Amino acid sequence: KKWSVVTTCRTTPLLGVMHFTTIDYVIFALLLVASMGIGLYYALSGGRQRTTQEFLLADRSMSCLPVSLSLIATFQSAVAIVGVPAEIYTHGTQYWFIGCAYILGLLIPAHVFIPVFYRLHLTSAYQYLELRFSKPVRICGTLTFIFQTVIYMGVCVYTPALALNAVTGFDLWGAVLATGLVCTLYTTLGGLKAVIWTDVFQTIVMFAGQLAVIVVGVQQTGGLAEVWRKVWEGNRISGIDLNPDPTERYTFWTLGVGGIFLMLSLYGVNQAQVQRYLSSKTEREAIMSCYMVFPSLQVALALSCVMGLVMFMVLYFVMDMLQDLPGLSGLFIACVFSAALSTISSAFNSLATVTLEDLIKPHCSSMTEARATLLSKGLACSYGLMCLAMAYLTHLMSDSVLQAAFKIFGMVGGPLLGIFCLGMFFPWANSTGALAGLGSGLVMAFWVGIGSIVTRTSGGPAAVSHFNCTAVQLSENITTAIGTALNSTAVQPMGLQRFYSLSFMWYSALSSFTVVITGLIVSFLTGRGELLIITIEDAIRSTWAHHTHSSGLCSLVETTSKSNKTFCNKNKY
Ligand SMILES: O=C(O)CCCC[C@@H]1SC[C@@H]2NC(=O)N[C@@H]21
Ligand code: NA
Repeated sequence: KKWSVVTTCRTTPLLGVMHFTTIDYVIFALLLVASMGIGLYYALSGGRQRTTQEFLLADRSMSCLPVSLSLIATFQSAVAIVGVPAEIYTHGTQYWFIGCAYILGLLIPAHVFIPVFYRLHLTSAYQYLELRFSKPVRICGTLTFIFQTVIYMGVCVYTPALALNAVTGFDLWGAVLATGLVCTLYTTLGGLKAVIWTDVFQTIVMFAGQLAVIVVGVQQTGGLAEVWRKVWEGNRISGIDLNPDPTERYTFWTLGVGGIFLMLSLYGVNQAQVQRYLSSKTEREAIMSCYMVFPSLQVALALSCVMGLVMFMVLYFVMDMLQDLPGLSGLFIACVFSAALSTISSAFNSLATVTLEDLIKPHCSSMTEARATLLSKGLACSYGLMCLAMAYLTHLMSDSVLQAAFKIFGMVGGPLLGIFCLGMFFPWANSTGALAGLGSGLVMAFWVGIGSIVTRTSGGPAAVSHFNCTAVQLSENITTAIGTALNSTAVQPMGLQRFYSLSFMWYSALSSFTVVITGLIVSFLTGRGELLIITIEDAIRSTWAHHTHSSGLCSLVETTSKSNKTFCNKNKY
């Protein structure tokens, strides 16, 4: 049976177009209507989104279950739903080892990052950078985050539309508009409460859709034993790969260790996740929500990987197999769009929060609560429209969507992780060092990232990703033929070429280390006089009245930083 591999197909679907039956459209429409309904409910209930505390932080009243599902939904977009099975198909099950990174990738956020952010009672994560370093560091951090998220949300709104278009012929830009507008509406109307509760609903749809496709897929392939035999014969199960070569795309090291830095940049310091921790009613609830992410994230990973095994190429197989089961393809597409909506809505809301909190409020502190809330709604709406423009940009530069998402996180999220670590773990780092560190981290990340795009290598020749973004119909033998050709021509790159072929899974680690090392060196060179000395107590007393006892925070920061000599005994930080 011919397998067709979709990397990025632009316009015409390749296989016979499987038309959506009406029930499929109904299910897809129900998803959008339900999401809108939740948005309207939170626009008209509670405080009716009249304060920024409610619109941006859900009144800091959330419990750990909805927060944990929302934490997962925020970074489980259509990219993972469609992209991970494609990676499993093209590179085997090595990717599954990223699950090992979830252990430290969630424990460190729970016990290091959450307490610091929560006890400082922040709204934006970047306020921490001003408290620890200076306002310029905060502004640079905010702008870096905005840059990362705007690009990422473009990928997230484009991917599901591309998938739908490739498989059902559904109009690409119609799907982009439908997703973008519905998402902008319910995020602008219902604020963080709506975003979190739609995330909960969409996560359930996401899991249901993946499970349904897998169950039917296994059934149609003749049962689990048959699937296992086919998968084993196709030697799709790759054992643990301990190859230390950093240019190897997926190994236990790039996934299990490099993946930790990726997780820390997302679940530790990314504004979208920090906002969810801050919306929790107590610090303990926030920590619990982080713990509850672990099992669900492992299930999500398992579902994506199993789908990659059972379906090979998810989309075609899905439509091929499900077309005689009306409603299931609609459920699967609803699953893909649930993944997209729950990620994009988090992006809009977190962008509005940091823009208001970090870029606007410091310059007009006299702004009334009503105006601030109205402004944050306007910001959420304008970021929504900007997302449509970014979808078009993604259309122009797409190759493997999962790789694109990981590169964005590595190139931009990595340096952000670096300055937060510089601030929290190195008390002698100063703001000059932080700025120099952030700059060098971004330069390093973009050097390797752009270099890999230009020379088309990052993590070894991808089996089937075609840069000229056409969808290629490959039969099994052609795939292996291309595979061997690539391997034979792929001479071991040397020097700079080898640097460009660094696996994108190492980008987060490389860029965050660059920030810390440069930040420390520049801090030492620029002396310590310039250290912006504020005590945590001052920061909290002057900015926020009610608060847990700062000595508690102080002792925490002491343990975090290990070197307590410059810490609390001088009561300086
Ligand atoms: O799905 C996306 O939009 C981005 C790809 C996944 C991001 C990372 S990978 C490790 C962690 N597990 C997830 O499900 N998401 C994050
Ligand atoms: Na999502």
